[in-house]
Amino acid sequence: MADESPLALRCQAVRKRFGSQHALDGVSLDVRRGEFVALLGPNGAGKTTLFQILSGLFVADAGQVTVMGVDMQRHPVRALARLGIVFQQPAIDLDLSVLSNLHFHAGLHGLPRRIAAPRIARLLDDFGLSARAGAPVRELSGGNRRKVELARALLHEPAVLLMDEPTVGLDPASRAQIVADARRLAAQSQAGVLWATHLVQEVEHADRVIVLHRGAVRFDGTPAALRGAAERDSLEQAFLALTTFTASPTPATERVPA
Ligand SMILES: Nc1ncnc2c1ncn2[C@@H]1O[C@H](COP(=O)(O)OP(=O)(O)OP(=O)(O)O)[C@@H](O)[C@H]1O
Repeated sequence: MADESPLALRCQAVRKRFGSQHALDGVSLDVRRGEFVALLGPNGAGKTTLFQILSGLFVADAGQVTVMGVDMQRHPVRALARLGIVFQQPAIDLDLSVLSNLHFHAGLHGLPRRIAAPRIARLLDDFGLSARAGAPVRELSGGNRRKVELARALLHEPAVLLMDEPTVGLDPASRAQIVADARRLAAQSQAGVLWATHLVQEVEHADRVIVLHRGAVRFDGTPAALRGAAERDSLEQAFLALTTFTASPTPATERVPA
């Protein structure tokens, strides 16, 4: 991944607390266009809170989020227009057909039908779902439902794709398929992807891994650099080494160039 690709998403010194609990304690990260970045953190690390701030659902107590240089807090409509989001909880109408769900979403983004229809046809083809276009989403497998959500998130050709643990509840083969599809389609459209997960096997082929633990970035670099930094042979061991200690509440972030 070229370091010169335009910056798609920038998150600087973002803080968020719930009462006395620091959910995010000064998180900074960048995602470039065409880059597939895994945000890896154990339960409670702050991934969902960060995604809620990145997608404009929560306002941070401090810090700044920009999408293609547009400030999320000052210009939310413009910033959100460049974002595609797949939430952790499925958010799709089960009784509508695949096609109707996608056309409904295109309408929300103000896409005229003459532009939306060929894009939808192409995305359904890309995901191998053309034959199911008329089927109610309820009849689809969990993996295919997630593909519809991913297609929906890509419809308005976002610069950034946020995916919050999108493989929760899927079997290993469907999980691997969704990771591969998201990677391929994001590369095709040059969207920067931020993929939150707590599953180490999903980050193996990421361009970069950001390890979040207790609301702070503990590591930002390639999967190989993560193994090296933690002096462990496997990513799983490296992740555990970075996230199971209980020392200082704000250890220094390890930044390793890609
Ligand atoms: N609305 C809330 N009120 C109070 N505390 C919250 C709230 N949302 C999150 N937290 C706390 O903030 C911390 C970060 O939670 P968050 O859900 O962002 O983590 P996560 O990495 O997404 O975890 P998981 O993988 O379990 O979804 C946790 O300690 C959580 O209990």
